[in-house]
Amino acid sequence: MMSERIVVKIGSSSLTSEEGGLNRERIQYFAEELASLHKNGSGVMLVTSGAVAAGFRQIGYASKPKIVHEKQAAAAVGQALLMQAYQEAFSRFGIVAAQILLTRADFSNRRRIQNALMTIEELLRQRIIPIINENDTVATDELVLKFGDNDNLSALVAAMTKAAKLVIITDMDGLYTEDPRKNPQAVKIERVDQISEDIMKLAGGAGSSVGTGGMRSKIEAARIAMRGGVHAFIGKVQQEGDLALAVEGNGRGTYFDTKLHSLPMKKQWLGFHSMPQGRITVDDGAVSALLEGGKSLLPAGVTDIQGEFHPGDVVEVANRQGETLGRGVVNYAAWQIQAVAGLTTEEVRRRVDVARIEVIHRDEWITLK
Ligand SMILES: Nc1ncnc2c1ncn2[C@@H]1O[C@H](COP(=O)(O)OP(=O)(O)O)[C@@H](O)[C@H]1O
Ligand SMILES: N[C@@H](CCC(=O)OP(=O)(O)O)C(=O)O
Repeated sequence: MMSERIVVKIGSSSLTSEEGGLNRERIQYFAEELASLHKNGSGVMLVTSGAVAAGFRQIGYASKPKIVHEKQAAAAVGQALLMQAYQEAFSRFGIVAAQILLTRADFSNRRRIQNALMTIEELLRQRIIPIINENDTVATDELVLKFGDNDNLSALVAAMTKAAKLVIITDMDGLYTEDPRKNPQAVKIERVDQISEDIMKLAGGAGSSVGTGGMRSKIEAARIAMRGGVHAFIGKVQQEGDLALAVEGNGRGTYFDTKLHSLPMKKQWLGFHSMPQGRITVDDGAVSALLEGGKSLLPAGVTDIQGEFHPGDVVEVANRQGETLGRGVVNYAAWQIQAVAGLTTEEVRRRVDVARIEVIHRDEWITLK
């Protein structure tokens, strides 16, 4: 009997000290917390950081390295130590754990990610806990290709596996109005049901020298999770029973609730993994057609375009204020839209020869706002 799926992400700050090296007591504690979720029937997946932090001291670096190949060397040493520690800890509860290393590039390749998903599905069927981290040794440090932090990775795993919940464990008991390390007067936010730009602005970078993403990447992760129909929690899990409390809704942290349902893989690819080749700005009528009416985007609603794109490419769509509304597969080349923007459908037909009259068909669209 398997009930809901839960993805738990543990940050470096919860597993290691500032001086580096793994905190085995913490790993034993987390394994125990995860084991009890697992015993209660949940399909548990763990996304864990800590490879770099675990490995740098073994190599002899004085502090967490900043140079790419040093970080990668530390991760190569640390990942093995991390897995060894988890496997040992889980074996005390009779649980088998598996290692899965992923990169952003894997997510943008449909076959590779489908394979990863099928592997995870089989592991869950066998009641094995998949332990997932970024494959740091091969991930390039270019912004678009590397996750860098594991927050986004954990949200993508949760959306992909259609998990019910994503629990992001960190050293802070939730999202505050400011980084509490910088302003002790900051106030905790208990619940968020929409991630507005104002919420994004609250979040700062990493607080400790071992952490990477800080609160910002955690909120981005919560946003992806929510869009994928996954409820998210960001907070502290420290004492016996805390993880169960976090999952039940009584944890020490901030809850991000969603009304949305899980997304089919095709829409996830469009929304989370595709590389937009351009940007289309639309008028208010088109905004409500796309966001409220569930309609396609017609040339009449287009006011501006940016980028060189071709039919079949993915583009972002924005309102006049510059806010991104979503993404879609475009049926026109950039120059064709340029020629017909703002025109009625009849006029468009007279001027250009396109396979479909919609700039973006509603089946090829995902709202990201
Ligand atoms: N608005 C905020 N609310 C809470 N924490 C914040 C905020 N802005 C920045 N932070 C910082 O984010 C840190 C957690 O991120 P990070 O160090 O990357 O941890 P992890 O290793 O767990 O991913 C906290 O220690 C805190 O200092
Ligand atoms: N993949 C890297 C994760 C880097 C990192 O520090 O992430 P996080 O602690 O989640 O902000 C590692 O295992 O060291």
